[in-house]
Amino acid sequence: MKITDIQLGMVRVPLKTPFKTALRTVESVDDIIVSIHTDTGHIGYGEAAATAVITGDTHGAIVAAISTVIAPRLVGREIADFNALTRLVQTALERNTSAKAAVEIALYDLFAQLHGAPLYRILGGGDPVISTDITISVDYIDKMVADALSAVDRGFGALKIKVGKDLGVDLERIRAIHAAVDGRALLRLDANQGWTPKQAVHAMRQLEDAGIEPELLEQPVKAHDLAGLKYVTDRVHVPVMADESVFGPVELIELIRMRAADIVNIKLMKTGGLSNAIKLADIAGLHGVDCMIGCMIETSISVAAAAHLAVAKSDVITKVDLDGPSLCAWNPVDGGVAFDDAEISIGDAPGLGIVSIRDVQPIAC
Ligand SMILES: C[C@H](N)C(=O)N[C@@H](CCC(=O)O)C(=O)O
Ligand SMILES: [Mg+2]
Repeated sequence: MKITDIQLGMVRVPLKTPFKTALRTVESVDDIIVSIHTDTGHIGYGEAAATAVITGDTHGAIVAAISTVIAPRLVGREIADFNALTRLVQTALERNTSAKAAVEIALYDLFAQLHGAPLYRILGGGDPVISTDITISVDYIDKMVADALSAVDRGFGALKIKVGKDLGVDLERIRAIHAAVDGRALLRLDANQGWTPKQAVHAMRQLEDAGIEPELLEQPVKAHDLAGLKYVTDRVHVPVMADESVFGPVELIELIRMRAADIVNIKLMKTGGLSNAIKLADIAGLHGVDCMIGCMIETSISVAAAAHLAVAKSDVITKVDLDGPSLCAWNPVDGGVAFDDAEISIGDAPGLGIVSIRDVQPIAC
């Protein structure tokens, strides 16, 4: 199975409701789709999200990185020579993690197709059904409470509540949702870097005093402030999770050395794809650090790859935040992983199981 061509396109899917965090508001998924074509007729699919405020990646940069730097290294090569291919992707250029992720996802799709098995089995196997949380965007309190109640009614057992704006209002948001769901869901808090270390400690103590025990607090402080993250971790009972602070193995090793957080959020758009994500899970597992698998605003193409990884690494990846497809108004994929609200289930089709993707606008390279 030899790579003959790499094509790019753009998929646009509106979200059911605007996605709002301390960093940004977004109303649709606008992602770059990669399709890798082979001489056997097999096609591997990948997706890159341009989350400039987190990864620094833009649509233009993703297209340029893939078409001018990564693709020329891959065309003509054998999928069977897999480790060499992922090395070529990772060493092609610095950073550009979303572009690397999209290409690696498509390569893993093809490698699993070559072996006639779903990707999670190639990665080691596992129980192909997992549960995800869902994001409650930061908004007016009444809207957040209504969104939280609707999510619980749809069967979500964990809510990822976005905060990180005005601290006083954030506390009111959490108290109101806690009271409304009345123990029917775990509460995960994600401040997306919006608080100072002292504000984060103050907030968690206020919640403790009110008898509210969130399952975790994600990225309370600035991405590069590992000392600040450690300050919070050392002072609160709630487990602290690093998200924007950890992209790849180098940051994770430093985080573990400093004991700056209790949990780490692995996302393919930060790691540059599956090969580094596997390394992160293995390093974390070795040190007894649990992981969440997360996503950006992505459809069921790249989130499918994350789900396959979560299944294969379920000993270390104990928390799942793969709600991207549930946030979308419709699913552009035929075949693939089934995202049914909280339940994610993977079938027996080889690779990612994607048959086709609808409404992809070709990008001329
Ligand atoms: C979508 C997912 N639940 C999530 O919250 N992901 C990110 C933010 C992604 C984005 O801004 O596109 C996170 O901070 O965990
Ligand atoms: Mg986060």
